[in-house]
Amino acid sequence: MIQIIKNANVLSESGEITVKHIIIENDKIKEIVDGNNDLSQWTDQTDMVLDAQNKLVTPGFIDMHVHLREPGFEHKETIETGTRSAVKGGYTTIASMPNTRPVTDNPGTVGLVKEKAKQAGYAKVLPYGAITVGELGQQLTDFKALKEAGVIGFTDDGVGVQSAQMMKDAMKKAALLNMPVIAHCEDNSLVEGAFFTEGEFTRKHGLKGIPNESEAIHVGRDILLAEATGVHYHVCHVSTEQSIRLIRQAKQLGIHVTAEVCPHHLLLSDEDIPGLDANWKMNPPLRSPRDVKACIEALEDGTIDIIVTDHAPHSAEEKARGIEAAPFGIVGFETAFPLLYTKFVLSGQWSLGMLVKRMTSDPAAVFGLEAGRLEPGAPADITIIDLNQEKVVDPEQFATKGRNTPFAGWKLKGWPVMTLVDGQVVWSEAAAHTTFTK
Ligand SMILES: NC(=O)N[C@@H](CC(=O)O)C(=O)O
Ligand SMILES: [Zn+2]
Ligand SMILES: [Zn+2]
Repeated sequence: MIQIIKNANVLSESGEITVKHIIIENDKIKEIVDGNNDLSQWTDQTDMVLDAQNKLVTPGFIDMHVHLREPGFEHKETIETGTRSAVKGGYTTIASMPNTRPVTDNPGTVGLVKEKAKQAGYAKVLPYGAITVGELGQQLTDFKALKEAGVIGFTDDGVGVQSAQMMKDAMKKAALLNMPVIAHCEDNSLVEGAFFTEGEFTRKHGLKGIPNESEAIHVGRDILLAEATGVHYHVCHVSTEQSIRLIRQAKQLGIHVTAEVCPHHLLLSDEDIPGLDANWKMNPPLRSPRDVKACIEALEDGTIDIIVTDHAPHSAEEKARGIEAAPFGIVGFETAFPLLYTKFVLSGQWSLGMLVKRMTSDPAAVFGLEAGRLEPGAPADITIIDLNQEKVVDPEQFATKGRNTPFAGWKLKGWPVMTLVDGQVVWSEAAAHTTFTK
């Protein structure tokens, strides 16, 4: 089956926009030809021609840090609703965290996640396996069995591995299997009883604060352990200037460390928190404007490699339990690109090319994935974006079950309008914006 996306605005390697026709055969990109080329050689064998005139066409976005909640927390999200939310946000490959119930610490649960994702038929799901059984920090999981079941790395996301010895053993084992260790960096002894960053906001409300060192201490410890073991060490949701300083130095020393940052840590600080509203409660917390600046600079200079959402849906009822009892986390798929495009690209601070790279080819390179590029032979995982479309963030319109976002009411440009996975249209906005012709 041949499909064509014609008149696509495609970013070149150097970040310029050029007009191309993308020829898709079955699930792969067959050819990308210049926009002034005649398509008649293709049109008689074509099943679908999609006119993407004036739309940006990118490789499908890749999100290496997401929570799909199934099995165990289906009231927050299911694999079906989570992956549908992902493709609506332009994501075609997502890596799911193991803090499900049961925890994804065994081959059976890995198999279930993969099977459900396949049945849903939206985004491709790459599961992570837990480092410790039940994410309890007591006993390592069977890394070899988890690898054979299809996990792409090991992490106890949701909680930091408190014991340095446990982390070192995990890294040794992962290195032998040539697998990465992905770390939620948090020293519990520095955090207990706090849920916002230590600073103006916590002082004003008379609350205990989460200090920056609670994150950076783990980053520093783990960099030393990564150096000692030779493992690929990836730092989750970096949020502090101290962590960034350590990562920058480690990279200069040639230690195999990579890092990710979330849109909210690039766009919001503790000064923006309107009050004791649980839609502003996430882990790591929103930090100071100084930390936000450090995160932005680190993403720009490559100290932080990639953008992830840490999509963390919770039910409205859970988030309404009061600031102390409400769980940490906010949803992310459906707002990530428009937020970053509007705030960083339209403002002139970033090139469009850099933003797209940090959401596509860079995550693919960090994790060695066959994805993230528009080129012949690549899977036809494609996102079509209307950069001019302007909409207000309305959580009631989300495909995710989660409504927990601090970005409700933000007016943004740059909304994905169609997403293809393996050559199939898995999500499309109202036909008004895109035309199918035969
Ligand atoms: N980020 C969050 O605030 N919450 C995540 C856990 C995590 O990513 O550490 C969750 O699972 O809800
Ligand atoms: Zn985490
Ligand atoms: Zn997470």
